[in-house]
Amino acid sequence: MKLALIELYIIQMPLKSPFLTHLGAVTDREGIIVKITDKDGLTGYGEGVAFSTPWYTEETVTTSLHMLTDLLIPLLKKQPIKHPEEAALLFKSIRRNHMAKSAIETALWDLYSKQLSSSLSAILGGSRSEIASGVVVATDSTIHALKQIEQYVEEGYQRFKVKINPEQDYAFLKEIRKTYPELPIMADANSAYTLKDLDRLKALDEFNLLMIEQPLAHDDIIEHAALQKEIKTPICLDESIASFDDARKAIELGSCQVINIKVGRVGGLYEAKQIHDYCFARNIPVWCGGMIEFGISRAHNIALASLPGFTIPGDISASNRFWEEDIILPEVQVENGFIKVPDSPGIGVDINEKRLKETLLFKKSFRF
Ligand SMILES: O=C(O)CCC(=O)C1=CC=C[C@@H](O)[C@@H]1C(=O)O
Ligand SMILES: [Mg+2]
Repeated sequence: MKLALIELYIIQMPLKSPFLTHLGAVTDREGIIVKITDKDGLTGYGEGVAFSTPWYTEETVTTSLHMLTDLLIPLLKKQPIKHPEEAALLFKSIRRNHMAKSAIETALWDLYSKQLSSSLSAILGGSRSEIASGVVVATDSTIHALKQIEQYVEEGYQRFKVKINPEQDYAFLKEIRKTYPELPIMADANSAYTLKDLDRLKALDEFNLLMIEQPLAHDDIIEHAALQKEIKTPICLDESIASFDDARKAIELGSCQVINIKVGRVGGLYEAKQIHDYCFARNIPVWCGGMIEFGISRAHNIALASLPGFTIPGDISASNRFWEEDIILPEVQVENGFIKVPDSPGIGVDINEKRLKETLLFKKSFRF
């Protein structure tokens, strides 16, 4: 792919309002933007979606920076590649660190698509010109949740995900269902329960949820399979699926009926597409998860979600769900509940240089 330069930018931006789960609050988002320039001056962008601390998965911004600087970029320098898939396979010689790998692998996909003057969606095999948009409500009170849902319904979102935990589940969902008996709602527990909570979880069946996401431990597929036999609500796995093999095993075991594919969590677009293809062949619905991310990652998610197996609206919301001003131009917009899939080369958005500068904490460059 004739790489000439890789630049890493660490940026930080406040959220418009805190994102609250039982695991803590996110008020500011740090992230890594990867820019790769080839010998002809074409550029590709990727985003590292690890958080500042390891509350969601084990990676952080600091561990990602270390992996990129000391291992992944040196590996790419040593081994020239012709296709982003080669980078994904090359990176398998390093264990896990999926978000760091994805940051650079996604930038290569953007660059590769631009080298071919094709949209990333088309390169991946996307078949949609627009994707249905869903949104996450992450707050600690029923009143705030109802207010947010009201606003998001007005804005046209098509699927609503609420965060639950043993302190905020049955009564919380009952109130929401009282106001919105038919709304497409799902619940995400981020591992707040154990099998001891079986009765609590069974009770949630009455709310006709689209699914319950990651009720049990972040690294479990065995107990989720046991739970799925006991509850009617389909289980969707998020944290437990870190690779194609994890997805395959979870499906074989009956641990879930739906998979949330997050590009960063599984190590990049190559692995994400493998999971999609496997599920699509078996009629298992997938949707694209979010990571409270900036526009670069959102744009990659939009391209991925244009694949035919993404039949459920994911956590791809508008830039203004979280940000006063995003780092891309044009920003991601939701119109009548849909987001347009760009047909211009690569991810189809430009970097907002002014915003990148305003939010920049640190920059590092690597010449090839
Ligand atoms: O990006 C979004 O729109 C929200 C994403 C979201 O819900 C999550 C992001 C990161 C960690 C989690 O709490 C949560 C999830 O588990 O899916
Ligand atoms: Mg989740």
